[in-house]
Amino acid sequence: MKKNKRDYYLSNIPLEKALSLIENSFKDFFGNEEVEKVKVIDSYNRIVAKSVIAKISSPHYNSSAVDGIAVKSIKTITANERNPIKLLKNEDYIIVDTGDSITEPFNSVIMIEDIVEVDENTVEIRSASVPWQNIRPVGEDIVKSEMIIPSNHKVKPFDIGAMLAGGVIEIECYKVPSVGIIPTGTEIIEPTSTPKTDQIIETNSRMFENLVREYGGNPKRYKPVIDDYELIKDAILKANKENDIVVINAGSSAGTEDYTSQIIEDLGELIFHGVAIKPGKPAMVGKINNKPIVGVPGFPVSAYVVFDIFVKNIIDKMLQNNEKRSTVKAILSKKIFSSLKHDEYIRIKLGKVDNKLIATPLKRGAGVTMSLVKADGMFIIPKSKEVVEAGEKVDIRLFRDISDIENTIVSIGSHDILLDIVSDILAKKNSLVSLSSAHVGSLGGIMALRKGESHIATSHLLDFNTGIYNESYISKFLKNKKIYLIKAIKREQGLFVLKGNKDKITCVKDIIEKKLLFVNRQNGSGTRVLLDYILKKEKLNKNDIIGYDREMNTHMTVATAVLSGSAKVGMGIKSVANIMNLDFIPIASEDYDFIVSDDFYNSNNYKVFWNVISSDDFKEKLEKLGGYSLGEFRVKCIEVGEK
Ligand SMILES: Nc1nc2c(c(=O)[nH]1)N[C@H]1C(S)=C(S)[C@@H](COP(=O)(O)OP(=O)(O)OC[C@H]3O[C@@H](n4cnc5c(N)ncnc54)[C@H](O)[C@@H]3O)O[C@H]1N2
Ligand code: MOO
Repeated sequence: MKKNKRDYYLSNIPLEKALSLIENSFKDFFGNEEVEKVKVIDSYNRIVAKSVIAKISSPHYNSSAVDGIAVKSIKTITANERNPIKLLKNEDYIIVDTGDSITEPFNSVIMIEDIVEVDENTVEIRSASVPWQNIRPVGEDIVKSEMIIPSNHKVKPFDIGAMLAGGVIEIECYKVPSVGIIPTGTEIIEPTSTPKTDQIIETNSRMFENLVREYGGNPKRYKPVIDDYELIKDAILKANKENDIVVINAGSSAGTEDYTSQIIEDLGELIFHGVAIKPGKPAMVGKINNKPIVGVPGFPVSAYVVFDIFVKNIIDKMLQNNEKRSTVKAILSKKIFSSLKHDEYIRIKLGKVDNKLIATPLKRGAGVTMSLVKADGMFIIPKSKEVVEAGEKVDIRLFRDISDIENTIVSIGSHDILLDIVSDILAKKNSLVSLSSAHVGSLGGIMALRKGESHIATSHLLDFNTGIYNESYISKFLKNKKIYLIKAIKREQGLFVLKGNKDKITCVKDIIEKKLLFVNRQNGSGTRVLLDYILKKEKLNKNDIIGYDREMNTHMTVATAVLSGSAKVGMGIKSVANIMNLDFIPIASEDYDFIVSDDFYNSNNYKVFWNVISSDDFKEKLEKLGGYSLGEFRVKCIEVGEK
């Protein structure tokens, strides 16, 4: 077995250079696309290699466009209201239905509604019928020898109808490129609900299969191969023989078991390894038996980015597909730093607030698949830019329809699973309106509302002095704004511990006294404010809590830290403890409020939102979760002047 010499020397070539290397290295390959005959009825989404010419006209005979009578126009010329004309059946007219042929001596058709039946064989008309009235002439739709669709066109459903009407049964299309997909990695297992430590569920190849279909190719997935030089080499050779393109997943970087680049060099030519993009830096492309092989990094987001650039590029070239993806301009909601070393692909959520399209960046990790699931689109910070300022316009490539985005209610603030319930009820009602929620803590939510980036801020910020929730924060941070505060939901806050509460915790003081490892929430979150309030009230010192400085961003991540044993205790809401099967020690009941901008309050989408939160369905679902009490809804208008 061949031992891998570690590949520390990845290049960092610009993306344009990588694409031009592909273009130049595969000149013969791209120049010789195979063409095959395809039945028109099976041609949906295929790319036609040669323009399609009509063999017959449509309609191919002169036909009536209406139900009525075919007449000789000349006989009707003098008819008007004061001078009705009688016509005799079979002599002056015949009865026709829509689509019937019209032949000499008849040359005009009158609609059935416009004639008066005198008797079985006579009708009366009160207006003239001009020649060719209500007749579809031969070729009205398609003229024989006319081009129905041009070369390199992707066949749409109505194209199929037109080609068939034009007498075309078979067309020439580019052969569908077949793409062999090989997942690799000793840690990789087929999907299961119970992976062991050090086992990774194989997900990338399933994403690739469907991306290939989307690009117009034909995927062929191979079983995962463990990290073994000979086994991977054999798998590559087999896939190379059976397909036009091979994609090999993982093993692209500098690990002891990253063999891909070495194998490509040994079997053919490595065109490049290492591109200045993030995520996706260790991307590689090679040539084996004059066919392309693409090495795609293992992390799912890197995998998507690399696949969507290089595999799509190769398939597009093979299919002569020049379709451009639509982009839209949006305003970036927060400053982002990037590096001059690479182009960075930023996943974003979009929302239309005050008639402006606002883009909020999602998590940037190469392993965060959810950043793709949640994304409405993506934009690129070019290599030449180190920072993109808040407020700058960026070009977003859309993942969703813009009309969906325009009907999205943007909620930014404190996290609660009740937001998922609102979202689900909206979706189940088949409403055009949807809810997108970003979890940045209560204060972050108020700040987003202040900057006009959201419609709703969800917040539970306690005022130490008054004991009143949210209002003093609104006065302080939402100056010169008119907002609406919607109060109704009370939540139980408390401590999360493993089932059984082995350490017998009853209050916050116990965390200090029993020296238990704690996990905190981030600054600006309502839960953090509540904890600090309790510490102050009970004259406890935050520095005595081990883990006070370790911060998580949501109740869920706090619960996960306790469940996984990385902390003994954390603070959060009861509903999350219930869902995560943790014990819960109640500490306080708090107000979880919606703060709503004036514009949104007066919109139709607000009415839809209100109908959901005040519905029995919502109430029942909250009761089922536990830890909530829903009182009377109170809406308070607050207008904060300059202080
Ligand atoms: N010393 C260095 N380490 C790393 C570098 C580097 O330049 N020097 N690059 C990092 C970057 S950037 C990336 S991206 C990754 C690329 O990793 P590999 O392509 O070598 O892939 P693995 O290490 O085998 O796996 C990474 C990660 O992805 C998971 N994975 C793999 N296959 C699948 C699959 N089919 N479905 C789902 N998930 C998969 C795998 O289990 C790992 O967690 O390397 C960095 N390291
Ligand atoms: O290139 Mo890696 O994909 O940045 O994480």
